[in-house]
Parts: sequence; structure tokens; C-alpha cells
Amino acid sequence: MNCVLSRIIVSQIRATNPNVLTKGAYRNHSKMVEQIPFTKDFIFRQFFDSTSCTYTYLLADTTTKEALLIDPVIEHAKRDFQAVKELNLTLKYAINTHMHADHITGTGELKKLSGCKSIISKASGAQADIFIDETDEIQFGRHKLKVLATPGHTNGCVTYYLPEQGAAFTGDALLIRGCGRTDFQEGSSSTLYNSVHQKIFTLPDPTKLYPAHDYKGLTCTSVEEEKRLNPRLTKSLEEFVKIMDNLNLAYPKMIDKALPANKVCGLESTIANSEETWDNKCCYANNKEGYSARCRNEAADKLGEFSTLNNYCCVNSQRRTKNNEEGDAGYRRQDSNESGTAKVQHVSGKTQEFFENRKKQIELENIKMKPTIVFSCVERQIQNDFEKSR
Ligand SMILES: N[C@@H](CCC(=O)N[C@@H](CSS)C(=O)NCC(=O)O)C(=O)O
Repeated sequence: MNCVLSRIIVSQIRATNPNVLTKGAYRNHSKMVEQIPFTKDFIFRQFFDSTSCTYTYLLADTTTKEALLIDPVIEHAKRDFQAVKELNLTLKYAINTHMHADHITGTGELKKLSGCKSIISKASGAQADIFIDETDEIQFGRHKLKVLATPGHTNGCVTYYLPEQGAAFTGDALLIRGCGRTDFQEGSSSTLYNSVHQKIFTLPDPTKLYPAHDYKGLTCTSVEEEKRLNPRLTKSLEEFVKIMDNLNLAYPKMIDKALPANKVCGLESTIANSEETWDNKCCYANNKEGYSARCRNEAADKLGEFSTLNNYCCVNSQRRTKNNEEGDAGYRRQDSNESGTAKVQHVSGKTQEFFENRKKQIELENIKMKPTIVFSCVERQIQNDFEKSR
């Protein structure tokens, strides 16, 4: 091909697809970095849950056959385990990057299917067989996952890093051209900003980054790309905080079910025990209409005690409910003694902070307290703390 013709072809290619790197273009894109390929004795698979747009990652050592799954989703536990079996692997660990709010983790189910051990960070506040922090490494075969604490989306968020493979699993700390929200659980925008800048953006530029979610179908990014192109994290801390304060995202649909279940790593048997402790639960709801219901739980009732919550309607269970099951509850309006029946939802393991956020959400949605509202339940101790703090 003569020189003139080749220049014409090159300029046509560039015009139709600016991402195609011709020799000259590559020289101009000095920042373009080559990615580190996976080693031959390393297995990597990326699975997807289309309901929550969650990625689950299967990593394994081809020599020893030891495998682990990162961020499995309960509905796909069987699918993921099937993949493990078909590749003749042994599932050693089912691990989470954090306590998820949008889906129930598959770790409990995978433990039952495979006998693997579950892992989560100490700071997550969730149950698991093994708790990790930055001093730990998770070994499968000759491969070792380093643990980087990347709080901000939640306190317990970690990024798992495999230096040799040039890959990191960022959970919800860093998403492709985005990041995890910071408006619930223990979310903090400034903490997240520092985590990403200090722990992820300091990894080598070619490091491949695999997030826990993508909502646009993207699958992978790199440190170099995010440092250059992330529309939130390329900004100053002040600008980032403003962006995060104005995301106005709807709460994840599954949050009321996912958080209490994930606190026990999705293990139903532990959740079911909450039926026995219903006596120590009490139900709250925001009350915009001046309902100030007298409240009792069954334990208090036995003692003949009632408590009054000024702006909250607190209801007593008419029948025992299992976790996440709806039940009927009586309520009484304090000023008029008007009473009726409300629906309650028994959700164990709520924190005061969760309840505060739920209250904000209800206020935002301008939902008024109606007898049909579904209430969250919090532990009696939390109720007491909450009343004291008001
Ligand atoms: N619509 C989804 C929830 C979407 C969402 O809030 N995603 C979280 C991660 S899961 S808690 C997030 O941090 N998103 C950040 C963003 O910018 O989108 C549902 O209902 O499940």
C-alpha cells in the first residue's frame, strides 16, 4: 500500500471510530495504558443478576482448584455453585465486599450447598464465619486477595485486590464512571472520596476494576480510566459532596428485606429465630397526621406498661409475625382515642440510623400515617435509645 493511500485509510478509520488506535493515534494518547493479563493458572468469571444489576465474581486457582465467589446473590446461588462444579472447582469462600442493601447475599445459601466459609469485613456489622480487615489476606491456591478498607458507601466496605492479576473488586465504593451512594447505612461522601482517592486511585494505572454493580451494561474499567473520566471522583471534595447530596436516588426496592437478611449473611435459619424475640420488638412509623399512639409490645403488655411516642405511631402486634411477614396491629390516636388496625412488617435487626433514614424517606415521599402503612420494627433497646435522644 502506498503512503498516501495508507494515510487516507487511517484518517477514515479515526473519523468513524475515534477509539480505534492507529499507530499515530496511540502516540497521541500517551495516557492509554496496557492492561495486565490474567495469569494462566487463574480463573475469572463475571456473573450478573439482572434484578439488582449485581455482578458476582468467581475466582479460582487452576492448579489447586480452590475457588471463591465475591458478592453472590441469593437467587443465583445454585447457578453460581453449578458453575463451580462444572469447572471441577472447590468453593472455599463466599465473600462480600459489604453488607448490601439492594439484594440478599447468596453466601448463606452457598454455605448450605457447598460447605464453604462466608467472609465479610469486621466493620460491616454482619455475621459471617470469618471477619477480615486490612491486615488479612484471603488465599485460594497460590493466589491471595488483599483487603483494602474503602468505607463511605457503608462503614464496612472493602475492595479486594489481586496485585499479580492487576485486578481489584471495588464493591460499591467505585462504580464505572460513578460510585456508591452515601445517603443511608453509614454513608459518608467525604469518607468515600478519601477511600477512593487514597486506596483505589493509588493502585497502578492499568489495574482492572470490577464493581459490584453496573446499571448500563458496562463490565470493567481501570484505575487510569476512572482517574480521568469519573464524573464524580475527578472533582474536588467539595464538589463531590454536593453531587452526592443531590443524587436524589430512590431507595433500593429490596432494602427492608435485604439489610436484616444480610446482617446474618442471608441465613434464613438465623432470621427465623426473630419470631421468638418478637416480644422485644416494637413498631414505629412516621406520623404526619398527629397520631401519637400508645404503644406496647407483648413484653411490656405483660407488665402493664405503655409508652407514648409523640410524633410516631407505635403499634402493638395483634399476632406474632415472622421476619419480613406482614401482620395486623392495633393503633390508637392519643388525642381522640380513635383506634383501628394497621399493617405491620416485622423486620429484625434494624439500627436507629436505618429508622432515621426510613423516616426521612417517608417524609420525602410525603406519605402520611395511614392504618394501612407497613411499619418497620426495631428492637426495644433501640426504641429506648431513640426516645432518649429526641
Ligand atoms: N434501583 C436499585 C437501586 C440502585 C442503587 O441505589 N444502587 C446503589 C448500589 S446498591 S445499594 C448505588 O449506590 N447507586 C449509586 C448510583 O449512582 O446509582 C434498586 O431498587 O435496587
